[in-house]
Amino acid sequence: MSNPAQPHRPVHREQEEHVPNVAYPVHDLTDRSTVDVHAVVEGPEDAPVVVMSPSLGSTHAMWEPQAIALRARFRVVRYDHRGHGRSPVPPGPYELADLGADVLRLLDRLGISSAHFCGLSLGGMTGMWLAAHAPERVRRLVLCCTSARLGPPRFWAERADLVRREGVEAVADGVVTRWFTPGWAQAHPETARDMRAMVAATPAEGYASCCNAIQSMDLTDLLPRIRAKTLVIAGHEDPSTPPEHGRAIAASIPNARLEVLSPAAHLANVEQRQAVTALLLEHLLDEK
Ligand SMILES: O=C(O)CC1=CCC(=O)O1
Repeated sequence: MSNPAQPHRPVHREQEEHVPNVAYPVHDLTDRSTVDVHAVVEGPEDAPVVVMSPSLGSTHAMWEPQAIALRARFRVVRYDHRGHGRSPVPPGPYELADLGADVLRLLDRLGISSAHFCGLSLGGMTGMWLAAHAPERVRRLVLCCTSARLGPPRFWAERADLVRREGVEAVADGVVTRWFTPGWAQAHPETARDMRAMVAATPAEGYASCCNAIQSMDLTDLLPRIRAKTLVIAGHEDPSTPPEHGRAIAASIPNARLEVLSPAAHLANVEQRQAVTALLLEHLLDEK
């Protein structure tokens, strides 16, 4: 029976036949107020495109260890989420759909019809949303250290409130503690210090509004719709999105596999830079 509270949206017969029952509304992207996010584009103009999406509190720079290797063979597009780095900071709270619609606007702006998408944590959440809502724009998908539902929502509401009150500085030490295993952070104090500075430099309203996007996010029912061949990477020692989260994602996306790296905490692409780069190259180059 139709729900009078929901606007009517025509459903194509083909969608009805192939899309499993999903209780999640398909967003009308035209009702989203998108922004032009800051992006860095490198690599040969005619090469296949890889879009790289960062974590909460990071800029596009967090993908540098992989971009160095990928840009010889791919057109690499790295960007800053809204509210982060050099991207605009529209007033929040944001929803994950806002972050996904910003990427669609970026692809349109760059004239890219479809691309591989590689995201870590908040970037991975954005990737799952995109691959489910705009499957024709996503070729291969890589989801690093991420989650389809990262509760409890109250936790994210409290972090957002704290950051709005006291600034990102108030959470920066805790965030970086979860990004690296203690041994790695001790052995690489300069990198850990630089990453902390990157977190602390995030605009408070942007950081808090992205916490709100995670607070209201539940992608679990969407995962069976994803058609892109997917590589899920988890850090064995990740306290933020432990391997069970990656395992659940890989079990729900029809064409997905999981790799668990150790030792690695939340920013596995930094701590295990060579392993993550090798996995990305293998997954993206083997496009059959
Ligand atoms: O900051 C954290 O606790 C870890 C995290 C969750 C989403 C994200 O991007 O980072």
